[in-house]
Order: sequence, then C-alpha cells, then structure tokens
Amino acid sequence: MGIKILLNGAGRIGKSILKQLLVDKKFEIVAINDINPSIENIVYSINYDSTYGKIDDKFKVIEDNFIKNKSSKIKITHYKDISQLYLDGIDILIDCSGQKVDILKLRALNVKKIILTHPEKDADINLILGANEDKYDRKNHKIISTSSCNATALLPALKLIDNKKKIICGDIVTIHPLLNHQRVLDGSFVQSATRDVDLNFEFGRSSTQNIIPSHTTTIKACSYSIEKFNSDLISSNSLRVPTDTVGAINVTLFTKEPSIKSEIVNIFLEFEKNQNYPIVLNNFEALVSSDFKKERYTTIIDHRFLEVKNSMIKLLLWYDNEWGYASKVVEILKYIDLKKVS
Ligand SMILES: NC(=O)c1ccc[n+]([C@@H]2O[C@H](COP(=O)([O-])OP(=O)(O)OC[C@H]3O[C@@H](n4cnc5c(N)ncnc54)[C@H](O)[C@@H]3O)[C@@H](O)[C@H]2O)c1
Repeated sequence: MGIKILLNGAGRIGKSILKQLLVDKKFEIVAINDINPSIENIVYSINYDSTYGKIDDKFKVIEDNFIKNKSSKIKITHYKDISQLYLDGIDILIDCSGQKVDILKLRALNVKKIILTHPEKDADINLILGANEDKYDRKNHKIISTSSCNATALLPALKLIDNKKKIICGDIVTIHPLLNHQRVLDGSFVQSATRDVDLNFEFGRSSTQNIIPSHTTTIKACSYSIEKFNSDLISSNSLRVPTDTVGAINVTLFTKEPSIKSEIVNIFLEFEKNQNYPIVLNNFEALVSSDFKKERYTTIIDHRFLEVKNSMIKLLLWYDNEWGYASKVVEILKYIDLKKVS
C-alpha cells in the first residue's frame, strides 16, 4: 500500500503532481479537494490538457463522489476551508490551491506532513533540492514548503557559484509564462495571496497580447531557504510572456573572486555528473523554450549564453515551471521518507 495523499487544489500544479504520482507505486492519491463544484469538469480537466496532452488511462465519475480509472480510485470533495477536510487515513496533505494558509490551522491538522507548493516564511522549512535539503529535520518538520518554481531553478545555481567564488551582488530577470490568475483579455486588476500580488494593474491586462513587467518574489523565496540570498544581495524583476509553460532566468552575478569561463562551465558539468536528483542539466544545443517542456531537470544551464568577464558571471537558466516544478515536489515527497517518520 502506498503513502496516502490528499491533494488540495487540482489546477496547473495539482494536476501535474497527480499525473506524476499516478505512475509511482510508492504513493496513492486517495482524495482531491477543489472548490470547482463540478466533479465532471474536474475529471475532464485531468483527462484532457492543452499543455501536456490527454492521458491514456482516463478517469470516469462513479458513485458517491468518486472518480476512477484502471489504477486509481479517488474521492472528490469541494471544501473551501482546509480545516474542514476529511483526513482520516491520510498521511500527507499537498496544498496546491494557491490560497493563503493559516499556519496554526495547518499545524492542528491530523496528518504526518503538509506540503505547500508556494514559498511560506512560517513553514517549518522551505525545501529546495540542491540547496538546503540537509536542513530537513525528519522528526520536527511537519509543514514543508516546496518554494516556488523560480527559486527551485535559481537557488542551486547561486549556491554552486557562491561556494566557489562568493557572490557579492547580482541581478535576475525571470521570463515567466502566463498563469491562471492573469486575464485573457484586458480586465480588472489581479490579486494573489500566495504570490504577494496586491492590486496588480498590469496583470489585469491581456496576458496573450503583452509582455508584462512585474516584481517577482523569487529572491524573497530564495531567502526563506538560504537566508544570505536575499534582496540586499540580489535585485530582481520579471517579464510575463504569452507562452503556456517553461520559464527562463537571466542571471548576472558579481563575485569576490574573478573567474574564467571554463571554471564556471566545470562547476555545472561536475554537479550534473554527481547529483542525486534531476537538478542541473547542461545544454549546448540550439534549443527554444518548448524543447524544455516536460523536462524534470529544473536548473538547465544554457551554455550558449554563459559569459564571464573578470568578476561578472552571466547565466541563462531554463525550467518547466509546471511539470518540472511538480517533479521536484514528487522528489521531495520521496526525500522526506515518511517510513522513517513514525
Ligand atoms: N503554475 C506555476 O507555474 C506554479 C509553479 C510553482 C508553484 N505554483 C504555486 O502552486 C499554487 C497553485 O498554482 P496553479 O498555477 O496550479 O493555480 P491554478 O489556479 O491553476 O489552480 C488552483 C486550483 O485550486 C483550486 N482552489 C482555489 N481555492 C481553493 C480552496 N480554497 N480550496 C481548494 N481548492 C481551491 C482552484 O479551483 C484551482 O483548481 C500557487 O500557490 C502557486 O504559487 C505555481
């Protein structure tokens, strides 16, 4: 029997996690909670997806709020308040609802672990593989944030360079696909509690017709995992672009030690050879964003654009912000190794 999981929120990230866990026998998604009141629509949106295609083993609605395919049977509920969820027999609750959570309410829930798919400074740990997994305390950490897609991509690269060359300052620009909280055509402003987006006028503009500049919480999210990588050290902003998935980050770093290009190239080549999880991938080919769709590696260094000038290092990173990030959530589920908890 697999580790039993309840997924709260079956949107872009929830469904990517679901599809990756469906083929992993260690885990069993036994319940999905989503405020979408239509169980038929939930099934439809799992079976068919414009970004990643349709699934072979399709789900059907069966009696009593259950959905089923050849391998799984999942209970569907529609509670808005996370503390109303029926958690009997659930080992892990994964929250992908995009709603701000009350940490005290979460701590009271009767499950072994709670995974939050957004950065959360009050979580027990904001865990990024390749950055701070050694700080995970199996016994005492119950609420685990898996940070953001951008921080998951960026922090392993920052840490690798800092270890060898000591970063003294830098700047990043995230080039990010559109997200469900934006508007298709021009509309009213947008707010998003978990993304620290408050009254954002630009996100109320058409996501398909514009490159939209905005602030990004990437560096703040990095600082929740490793404190020194904060906005005093690194400035940031973001450009939202009209593509469905796969983001890029343009990174400029100034280091205490000057470098030559081959040293920086070698840092990433070495890490790729010795890593325990799919984190760093080195790309030398003439690829574009859609070539990285469904890629599980989340710090993809594009060596065509790696530049070194004395103490300045310039990098271009790629990552699939949905599938790649979800695959890290799945790796983290394995890393926290529930069998050793009880
Ligand atoms: N999309 C990305 O690229 C990405 C990457 C990393 C992390 N995240 C984070 O993952 C979370 C979800 O993002 P998303 O892009 O999947 O959003 P989404 O809007 O596609 O999905 C959110 C889902 O949660 C449901 N929901 C809303 N309120 C709920 C509630 N109170 N209880 C239960 N379900 C509720 C919605 O009906 C929807 O199905 C956010 O916190 C986001 O910051 C997103």
